[in-house]
This record gives sequence, C-alpha cells and structure tokens, in this order.
Amino acid sequence: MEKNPILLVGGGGHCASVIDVIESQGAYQIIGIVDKEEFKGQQLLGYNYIGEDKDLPDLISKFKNVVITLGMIKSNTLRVKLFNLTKSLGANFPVIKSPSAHVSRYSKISPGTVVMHHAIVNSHSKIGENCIINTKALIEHDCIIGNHCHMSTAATVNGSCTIGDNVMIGSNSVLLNGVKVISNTIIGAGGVVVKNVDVAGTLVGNPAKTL
Ligand SMILES: CC(=O)SCCNC(=O)CCNC(=O)[C@H](O)C(C)(C)COP(=O)(O)OP(=O)(O)OC[C@H]1O[C@@H](n2cnc3c(N)ncnc32)[C@H](O)[C@@H]1OP(=O)(O)O
Repeated sequence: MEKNPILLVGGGGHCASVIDVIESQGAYQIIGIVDKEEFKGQQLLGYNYIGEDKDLPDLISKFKNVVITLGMIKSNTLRVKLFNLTKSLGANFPVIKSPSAHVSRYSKISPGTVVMHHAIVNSHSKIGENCIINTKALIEHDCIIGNHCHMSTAATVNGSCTIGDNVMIGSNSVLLNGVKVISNTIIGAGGVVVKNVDVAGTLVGNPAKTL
C-alpha cells in the first residue's frame, strides 16, 4: 500500500514519540521535520530536519498532510500558533492513532489529534483538534475535550467530564466523573480533580487546589 506523505512540525522528544506512533500506524511516509534553523542538516530517528517556519508555505504546497509534533508541558501557545499557521496555508491534519490505542467507534477524534500508544478513548467521547492523548491516557465514556489539549501520560479522565480548550491534564492525574475543567487550565502531575474548575489556572494535589 502506498503511504501518504506527512510533514512533522516541531522536533524534540514528543516528535520522537509521535514518529514511533506514525511508523506503527503504517499509513504515512514521514517527509521530514520542520523546526528552528539551528536543527537544519540534523536528523531525528533517521528523519531529516528539512526546514524552518519560513519554509512552510513551500513545503505545504507540496505535502498537504501535517502533524504538529511540538510537545506541551505548560504553555501551548506555540502549538496553537503552528496549527493555525499551517491551517491557513492549506494543511490537512490527519488523526494519528497508535494501533495499540483503543478508540471506540462510538467516539469522535478531530483533525490533528494524536492518540499515542495504549491510550483509550471510550464510547460517546469527543476530542477536539490538535490534541495529544498521550501514552496510556484514559478518556472514559461521554467526555468532551476541547481543542489544543494535552492529556498526559496515564491521565485518567472519568466518564462525562467536560474539558475546555488549551487544557493540560498532567501525568497520572484523575478527574472524577462528571467534572468540568475550564479552558486554559493546567492540572499538575498526580492531581485529583474532585469538583469543577471554574477559574483558569494551575491546580495541584489531592484534592487539586490552585497553586
Ligand atoms: C511524555 C511526557 O513526558 S508527558 C509530560 C507530562 N508531564 C507532566 O505531567 C508534568 C506536569 N507539570 C507539573 O506537574 C508542574 O509541576 C506544574 C505545571 C504543576 C507546576 O510547574 P511550576 O509552575 O514550574 O511549579 P514549580 O515546579 O515551581 O513548583 C511550585 C510548587 O508547587 C509544587 N508542585 C509542583 N508540581 C506539583 C504537583 N504536580 N503536585 C503537587 N505539588 C506540585 C512544588 O513542590 C512547589 O512547591 P513549593 O513552592 O512548596 O516548593
């Protein structure tokens, strides 16, 4: 089967993990990585850094498929900027999904979202654009997750949770079923969210409280 070409925008650790997922998925041929000029001429896992942001118009005119492979720990400003820039240039954003992830056929994953190894998205859940559902994250039934969110490694989002845009749920965090988390919020690693988060900010601990 002929593979579709795809460009990776953003090098680094998360990009290396996404490469592994794309190779496992087997549907796309990675053309190369776009990042800062200083990386030009280097390689990541055998793939060349082929250009920087200013090269995107030319690259996207040739290769439509793009995945934003920049990670998100605190700020996702650059991830959002790169998504919007590449979208304005006519990019197409496939859903990247590890074959070891379970994504219910009764769920919906929006363009540009990456579902990493061993993640689970259960029935009637909806995930927005340009999200990272990281390794072993669990999104249970009837959840709604906005755009540009990161559900970190082994985060547990229980049934019927609602999460806004630009939200980072830290590694091993737990959201009790039915809680709502407002946009632009960070839940620190290991946080337990026991009630709605109505004010944007950074919350940590069990029960999670504003830092
Ligand atoms: C594949 C991958 O790698 S995916 C990456 C997944 N990464 C994560 O999940 C990490 C998520 N990030 C965190 O948990 C961060 O610690 C944040 C965003 C919550 C806070 O980061 P910062 O703002 O830099 O906070 P900082 O490190 O300065 O700590 C401030 C205080 O909060 C405490 N704190 C920080 N994080 C946590 C946490 N997760 N739980 C409890 N307390 C915490 C610190 O001990 C410190 O306390 P002190 O003031 O009493 O000394």
